[in-house]
Amino acid sequence: MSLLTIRHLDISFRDKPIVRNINFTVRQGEWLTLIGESGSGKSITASAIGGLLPKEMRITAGRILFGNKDLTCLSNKEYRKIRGKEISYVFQDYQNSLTPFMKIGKQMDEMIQAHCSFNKKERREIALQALEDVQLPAKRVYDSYPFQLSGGQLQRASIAMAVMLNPKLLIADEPTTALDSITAAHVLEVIANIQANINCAILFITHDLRQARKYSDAIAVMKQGEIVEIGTKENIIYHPCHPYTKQLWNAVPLIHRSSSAKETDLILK
Ligand SMILES: Nc1ncnc2c1ncn2[C@@H]1O[C@H](COP(=O)(O)OP(=O)(O)OP(=O)(O)O)[C@@H](O)[C@H]1O
Repeated sequence: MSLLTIRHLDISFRDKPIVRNINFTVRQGEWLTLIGESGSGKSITASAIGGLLPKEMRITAGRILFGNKDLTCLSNKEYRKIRGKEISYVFQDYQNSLTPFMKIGKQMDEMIQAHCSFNKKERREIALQALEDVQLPAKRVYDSYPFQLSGGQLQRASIAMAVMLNPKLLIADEPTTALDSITAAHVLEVIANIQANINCAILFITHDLRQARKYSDAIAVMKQGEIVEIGTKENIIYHPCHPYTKQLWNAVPLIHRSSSAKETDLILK
Protein backbone atom coordinates (compact mmCIF):
# COMPACT_ATOMS: atom_id res chain seq x y z
CA MET A 1 0.00 0.00 0.00
CA SER A 2 1.50 3.33 -0.97
CA LEU A 3 2.06 5.71 1.92
CA LEU A 4 3.82 8.62 0.24
CA THR A 5 3.44 9.50 -3.42
CA ILE A 6 5.29 12.44 -4.91
CA ARG A 7 4.17 13.54 -8.35
CA HIS A 8 5.82 16.09 -10.65
CA LEU A 9 7.23 18.09 -7.77
CA ASP A 10 9.05 21.33 -8.62
CA ILE A 11 10.68 23.57 -6.01
CA SER A 12 12.21 26.98 -6.58
CA PHE A 13 14.38 29.33 -4.56
CA ARG A 14 13.14 32.80 -5.39
CA ASP A 15 12.58 32.16 -9.11
CA LYS A 16 15.39 29.69 -9.60
CA PRO A 17 14.34 26.03 -9.99
CA ILE A 18 16.09 23.87 -7.38
CA VAL A 19 14.26 20.57 -7.76
CA ARG A 20 12.44 19.47 -10.91
CA ASN A 21 9.82 16.88 -11.71
CA ILE A 22 10.39 14.60 -8.72
CA ASN A 23 8.33 11.40 -8.82
CA PHE A 24 8.48 8.52 -6.38
CA THR A 25 6.36 6.35 -4.14
CA VAL A 26 7.18 4.92 -0.72
CA ARG A 27 5.05 2.04 0.48
CA GLN A 28 4.22 1.27 4.08
CA GLY A 29 7.24 -0.35 5.73
CA GLU A 30 9.48 0.30 2.72
CA TRP A 31 13.00 1.77 2.88
CA LEU A 32 13.73 4.17 0.01
CA THR A 33 17.16 5.73 -0.20
CA LEU A 34 17.92 9.00 -1.99
CA ILE A 35 21.52 9.09 -3.09
CA GLY A 36 23.44 11.56 -5.26
CA GLU A 37 25.99 14.32 -5.40
CA SER A 38 26.12 17.18 -2.95
CA GLY A 39 23.62 19.90 -3.83
CA SER A 40 21.49 17.58 -5.99
CA GLY A 41 18.34 18.38 -3.99
CA LYS A 42 17.98 15.39 -1.65
CA SER A 43 17.52 17.42 1.53
CA ILE A 44 15.26 19.98 -0.12
CA THR A 45 13.01 17.18 -1.41
CA ALA A 46 12.91 15.66 2.08
CA SER A 47 12.21 19.04 3.69
CA ALA A 48 9.30 19.70 1.34
CA ILE A 49 7.50 16.57 2.56
CA GLY A 50 7.27 17.86 6.14
CA GLY A 51 6.65 21.49 5.21
CA LEU A 52 10.16 22.46 6.28
CA LEU A 53 11.43 24.26 3.18
CA PRO A 54 13.91 27.06 3.88
CA LYS A 55 12.79 30.66 3.63
CA GLU A 56 12.08 31.90 0.10
CA MET A 57 11.91 28.35 -1.21
CA ARG A 58 8.54 27.16 -2.42
CA ILE A 59 6.76 24.37 -4.22
CA THR A 60 5.83 25.66 -7.67
CA ALA A 61 4.19 22.51 -9.05
CA GLY A 62 3.25 18.97 -8.14
CA ARG A 63 1.67 17.02 -5.33
CA ILE A 64 2.88 15.26 -2.19
CA LEU A 65 0.28 12.70 -1.25
CA PHE A 66 0.50 11.17 2.22
CA GLY A 67 -2.21 8.55 2.31
CA ASN A 68 -4.96 10.47 0.59
CA LYS A 69 -3.92 13.89 1.90
CA ASP A 70 -2.12 16.36 -0.37
CA LEU A 71 0.51 17.84 1.94
CA THR A 72 1.17 20.77 -0.38
CA CYS A 73 -2.25 22.16 0.66
CA LEU A 74 -1.63 22.06 4.44
CA SER A 75 -1.37 25.15 6.61
CA ASN A 76 1.52 25.45 9.08
CA LYS A 77 -0.84 24.52 11.89
CA GLU A 78 -1.96 21.36 10.09
CA TYR A 79 1.67 20.49 9.37
CA ARG A 80 2.56 20.82 13.06
CA LYS A 81 -0.06 18.18 13.88
CA ILE A 82 1.45 15.69 11.45
CA ARG A 83 5.14 16.40 12.03
CA GLY A 84 6.50 14.43 14.98
CA LYS A 85 3.45 12.19 14.99
CA GLU A 86 2.89 10.74 11.51
CA ILE A 87 6.02 12.01 9.80
CA SER A 88 9.24 12.36 11.79
CA TYR A 89 12.71 13.56 10.97
CA VAL A 90 16.19 12.62 12.07
CA PHE A 91 18.87 15.02 10.87
CA GLN A 92 22.62 14.90 10.45
CA ASP A 93 22.90 17.79 12.87
CA TYR A 94 21.53 16.07 15.96
CA GLN A 95 22.83 18.89 18.20
CA ASN A 96 20.19 21.17 16.71
CA SER A 97 17.39 18.58 16.98
CA LEU A 98 17.46 18.98 20.76
CA THR A 99 17.09 22.09 22.89
CA PRO A 100 20.47 22.51 24.65
CA PHE A 101 19.39 23.53 28.15
CA MET A 102 16.37 21.30 28.65
CA LYS A 103 16.61 17.74 29.93
CA ILE A 104 15.98 15.08 27.29
CA GLY A 105 13.05 13.69 29.30
CA LYS A 106 11.33 17.05 29.44
CA GLN A 107 11.74 17.54 25.69
CA MET A 108 10.24 14.12 25.06
CA ASP A 109 7.42 14.81 27.50
CA GLU A 110 6.54 18.10 25.79
CA MET A 111 6.49 16.45 22.41
CA ILE A 112 4.15 13.66 23.54
CA GLN A 113 1.93 16.24 25.22
CA ALA A 114 1.75 18.28 22.01
CA HIS A 115 0.32 15.32 20.10
CA CYS A 116 -1.45 12.99 22.54
CA SER A 117 -3.59 13.10 25.66
CA PHE A 118 -1.59 10.69 27.85
CA ASN A 119 -1.17 11.45 31.55
CA LYS A 120 2.22 12.26 33.07
CA LYS A 121 3.01 8.69 34.13
CA GLU A 122 2.07 7.31 30.69
CA ARG A 123 4.17 9.97 28.95
CA ARG A 124 7.18 9.06 31.08
CA GLU A 125 6.70 5.37 30.28
CA ILE A 126 6.48 6.07 26.54
CA ALA A 127 9.66 8.18 26.64
CA LEU A 128 11.62 5.65 28.73
CA GLN A 129 10.54 2.80 26.46
CA ALA A 130 11.63 4.77 23.37
CA LEU A 131 15.05 5.42 24.93
CA GLU A 132 15.38 1.74 25.77
CA ASP A 133 14.41 0.81 22.21
CA VAL A 134 17.39 2.76 20.90
CA GLN A 135 19.59 0.94 23.41
CA LEU A 136 20.31 3.86 25.71
CA PRO A 137 20.41 3.72 29.53
CA ALA A 138 16.89 5.09 29.58
CA LYS A 139 16.57 6.61 33.07
CA ARG A 140 19.96 8.27 32.98
CA VAL A 141 19.42 9.77 29.53
CA TYR A 142 15.87 10.87 30.44
CA ASP A 143 17.35 12.93 33.29
CA SER A 144 20.30 14.29 31.29
CA TYR A 145 20.88 17.52 29.44
CA PRO A 146 22.01 17.13 25.82
CA PHE A 147 25.52 18.40 26.66
CA GLN A 148 25.97 15.48 29.06
CA LEU A 149 25.73 12.93 26.21
CA SER A 150 28.12 11.80 23.48
CA GLY A 151 27.36 12.40 19.79
CA GLY A 152 26.20 8.82 19.26
CA GLN A 153 23.98 8.94 22.36
CA LEU A 154 22.51 12.27 21.25
CA GLN A 155 21.70 10.94 17.82
CA ARG A 156 20.04 7.87 19.38
CA ALA A 157 18.07 10.14 21.74
CA SER A 158 16.89 12.18 18.76
CA ILE A 159 15.88 8.95 17.00
CA ALA A 160 13.97 7.90 20.14
CA MET A 161 12.13 11.22 20.06
CA ALA A 162 11.40 10.87 16.37
CA VAL A 163 9.90 7.39 16.65
CA MET A 164 8.30 7.33 20.10
CA LEU A 165 4.85 8.13 18.69
CA ASN A 166 5.11 5.42 16.02
CA PRO A 167 5.28 7.59 12.89
CA LYS A 168 4.25 6.08 9.58
CA LEU A 169 7.21 7.72 7.86
CA LEU A 170 10.68 8.42 9.25
CA ILE A 171 12.82 10.75 7.16
CA ALA A 172 16.48 10.24 8.04
CA ASP A 173 18.62 12.90 6.37
CA GLU A 174 22.23 11.76 6.55
CA PRO A 175 21.78 10.71 10.18
CA THR A 176 25.27 9.24 10.51
CA THR A 177 27.43 11.78 8.69
CA ALA A 178 28.64 13.43 11.88
CA LEU A 179 29.47 10.12 13.60
CA ASP A 180 32.49 7.82 13.54
CA SER A 181 32.01 4.71 11.44
CA ILE A 182 31.37 2.26 14.30
CA THR A 183 28.83 4.55 15.98
CA ALA A 184 27.29 5.21 12.56
CA ALA A 185 26.82 1.48 11.95
CA HIS A 186 25.21 1.12 15.37
CA VAL A 187 22.82 4.04 14.74
CA LEU A 188 21.75 2.54 11.43
CA GLU A 189 21.12 -0.83 13.07
CA VAL A 190 18.95 0.99 15.60
CA ILE A 191 16.93 2.60 12.80
CA ALA A 192 16.57 -0.74 11.01
CA ASN A 193 15.37 -2.42 14.24
CA ILE A 194 12.83 0.31 14.81
CA GLN A 195 11.56 -0.05 11.28
CA ALA A 196 11.14 -3.77 11.85
CA ASN A 197 9.31 -3.15 15.15
CA ILE A 198 6.87 -0.44 14.10
CA ASN A 199 6.79 -1.13 10.35
CA CYS A 200 7.29 2.52 9.45
CA ALA A 201 8.51 3.56 6.01
CA ILE A 202 11.96 5.13 5.82
CA LEU A 203 13.12 7.84 3.47
CA PHE A 204 16.86 7.72 3.91
CA ILE A 205 19.37 10.20 2.53
CA THR A 206 22.98 9.18 2.27
CA HIS A 207 26.16 9.52 0.27
CA ASP A 208 27.27 6.09 1.38
CA LEU A 209 26.67 3.34 -1.11
CA ARG A 210 27.37 0.68 1.49
CA GLN A 211 24.58 2.00 3.68
CA ALA A 212 22.24 2.18 0.67
CA ARG A 213 23.06 -1.38 -0.27
CA LYS A 214 22.64 -2.78 3.22
CA TYR A 215 19.27 -1.34 4.12
CA SER A 216 17.29 -0.13 1.11
CA ASP A 217 14.42 -1.79 -0.68
CA ALA A 218 14.58 0.85 -3.41
CA ILE A 219 17.05 3.56 -4.41
CA ALA A 220 16.52 6.87 -6.22
CA VAL A 221 19.56 8.58 -7.70
CA MET A 222 19.50 12.38 -7.82
CA LYS A 223 21.59 14.75 -9.91
CA GLN A 224 21.18 18.51 -10.34
CA GLY A 225 17.69 18.63 -8.88
CA GLU A 226 16.26 15.62 -10.71
CA ILE A 227 15.87 11.90 -10.13
CA VAL A 228 17.86 10.37 -12.95
CA GLU A 229 17.19 6.75 -12.04
CA ILE A 230 14.97 4.91 -9.56
CA GLY A 231 14.37 1.23 -8.98
CA THR A 232 14.83 -1.71 -6.69
CA LYS A 233 18.13 -1.92 -4.87
CA GLU A 234 19.12 -4.90 -7.01
CA ASN A 235 18.49 -3.06 -10.27
CA ILE A 236 20.17 0.16 -9.24
CA ILE A 237 23.26 -1.49 -7.77
CA TYR A 238 23.76 -4.42 -10.08
CA HIS A 239 22.19 -3.17 -13.32
CA PRO A 240 22.45 0.64 -13.35
CA CYS A 241 21.29 2.23 -16.60
CA HIS A 242 21.98 5.93 -16.26
CA PRO A 243 25.57 7.08 -16.90
CA TYR A 244 25.52 9.10 -13.65
CA THR A 245 24.54 6.05 -11.58
CA LYS A 246 27.38 4.12 -13.19
CA GLN A 247 29.72 7.02 -12.44
CA LEU A 248 28.63 7.00 -8.79
CA TRP A 249 29.36 3.30 -8.46
CA ASN A 250 32.68 3.76 -10.24
CA ALA A 251 33.65 6.26 -7.59
CA VAL A 252 33.50 3.50 -4.97
CA PRO A 253 36.95 1.93 -4.87
CA LEU A 254 37.10 -1.29 -6.87
CA ILE A 255 33.38 -1.74 -7.42
CA HIS A 256 33.64 -1.15 -11.16
CA ARG A 257 36.26 -3.82 -11.54
CA SER A 258 33.79 -6.45 -10.48
CA SER A 259 31.70 -8.03 -13.16
CA SER A 260 29.34 -10.11 -11.04
CA ALA A 261 26.74 -9.28 -8.43
CA LYS A 262 28.40 -11.70 -6.04
CA GLU A 263 31.78 -9.99 -6.30
CA THR A 264 30.14 -6.57 -6.02
CA ASP A 265 28.53 -7.77 -2.82
CA LEU A 266 31.88 -8.81 -1.38
CA ILE A 267 33.40 -5.44 -2.20
CA LEU A 268 30.53 -3.50 -0.70
CA LYS A 269 30.35 -5.49 2.52
N1 LIG B 1 18.47 27.51 2.68
C1 LIG B 1 18.76 27.53 1.37
N2 LIG B 1 18.61 28.66 0.65
C2 LIG B 1 18.91 28.69 -0.66
N3 LIG B 1 19.33 27.62 -1.38
C3 LIG B 1 19.49 26.47 -0.72
C4 LIG B 1 19.20 26.35 0.69
N4 LIG B 1 19.45 25.08 1.07
C5 LIG B 1 19.87 24.43 -0.05
N5 LIG B 1 19.89 25.26 -1.11
C6 LIG B 1 20.26 24.91 -2.49
O1 LIG B 1 19.38 23.92 -2.96
C7 LIG B 1 20.07 22.98 -3.76
C8 LIG B 1 19.81 21.58 -3.24
O2 LIG B 1 20.37 21.49 -1.93
P1 LIG B 1 20.18 20.22 -0.99
O3 LIG B 1 20.62 20.62 0.38
O4 LIG B 1 18.85 19.66 -1.17
O5 LIG B 1 21.25 19.21 -1.63
P2 LIG B 1 21.67 17.76 -1.11
O6 LIG B 1 21.55 16.87 -2.29
O7 LIG B 1 20.90 17.40 0.10
O8 LIG B 1 23.20 18.02 -0.77
P3 LIG B 1 24.10 17.39 0.41
O9 LIG B 1 24.27 15.95 0.04
O10 LIG B 1 25.38 18.15 0.32
O11 LIG B 1 23.39 17.60 1.71
C9 LIG B 1 21.54 23.37 -3.75
O12 LIG B 1 21.80 24.11 -4.92
C10 LIG B 1 21.64 24.27 -2.54
O13 LIG B 1 22.64 25.24 -2.72
